[in-house]
Amino acid sequence: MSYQTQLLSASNSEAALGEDSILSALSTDPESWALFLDIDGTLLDLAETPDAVVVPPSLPANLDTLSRKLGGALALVTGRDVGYAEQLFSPFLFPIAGLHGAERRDPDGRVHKAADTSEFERLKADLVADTANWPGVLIEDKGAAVAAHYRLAPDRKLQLEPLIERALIRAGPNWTIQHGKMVIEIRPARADKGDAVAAFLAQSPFAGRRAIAIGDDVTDEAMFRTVNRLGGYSVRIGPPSPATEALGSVPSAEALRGIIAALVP
Ligand SMILES: O=P(O)(O)OC[C@H]1O[C@H](O[C@H]2O[C@H](CO)[C@@H](O)[C@H](O)[C@H]2O)[C@H](O)[C@@H](O)[C@@H]1O
Ligand SMILES: [Mg+2]
Repeated sequence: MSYQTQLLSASNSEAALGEDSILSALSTDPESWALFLDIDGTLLDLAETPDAVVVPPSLPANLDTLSRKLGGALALVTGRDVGYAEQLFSPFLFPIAGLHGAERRDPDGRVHKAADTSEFERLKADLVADTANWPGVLIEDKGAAVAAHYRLAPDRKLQLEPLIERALIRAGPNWTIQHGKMVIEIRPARADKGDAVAAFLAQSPFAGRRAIAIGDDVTDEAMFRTVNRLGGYSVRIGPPSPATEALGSVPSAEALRGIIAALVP
C-alpha cells in the first residue's frame, strides 16, 4: 500500500477526509486547512543523539513555500525548546510550540515562555552529575524542561526511571513526566501539544480552518485528540497501529518530506 493510499484508509471516522487525499486537500483548498507538524521522527529522521539530526537542505524552503500556500497556517509543535527548533529551519520562522506545548511563539511574534526556577536549575545540574558515570546517557537541558536520553545505552532505562521520578517530586506540581522514544523527560505541566494546537486554532490565520496534525510519538497523541475532536485529521508517522488515536498514517519521515515536496512544485 502506498503512503497516499494509507492516508486515505482512515475512513472509519467522520473526521477522516473520505474520498480526498491530504495532498489534494492541501493543494486544491489550501485556505481551508491548518497544518501542525512535529519535528523529530516526523519532519526529520531520528538520529543517535539530539544534536546529530540532519535537516535535508530543501526542507526549510519547502516548509516556507507550503506555509505561504496555507496563508501562514502552518506551525511546528515540538518537544524541543523553541530556540533550538527555530535554528534547525533557519532562516525561515514559523509559529511554533516547544517543550511539548508549554512554550509558544504566536503568528504575531508574541512569545509565551515557560518559567524556569533556580531549584529546577539545580535539579538539572544534579541529573548531569548523577549520570556522569553512565556512558551513553545524555542529559539535554531545555530551560524549563530536561530530557534524559538512553538511545546509546538502552539498559540504563531502568536506572533512569526512578532517578527521574525522584527529580519530578523535587521539581513540584508544575512539572510532569513525558515519555518518548528512548527518552524520559520532565516538562512543564501547564500545557501539552493538544493545548498548543487549540491555542493556535484560536488565532489568525489558523482560526476557522480544519486542522491536520502529524506526529510520531506518545506526546503527539494529545494533539491527535484535539484535532480529532475539532473535526480535523491526525496522521502518525509509522505503520498503522491500534496504539494510536491518529486516523491515518505515513510510513516514514522521508515519505512525509516527499508529500511536502509534492505540494510545493
Ligand atoms: O516532539 P518532537 O519534535 O518529536 O521532539 C521530541 C524529542 O525529540 C528529540 O529527541 C528524540 O530525537 C533525537 C534525535 O533524533 C533522538 O536522539 C532521541 O532518542 C529522541 O528521543 C529531542 O532531543 C527532545 O528534546 C524532544 O523532546
Ligand atoms: Mg516526534
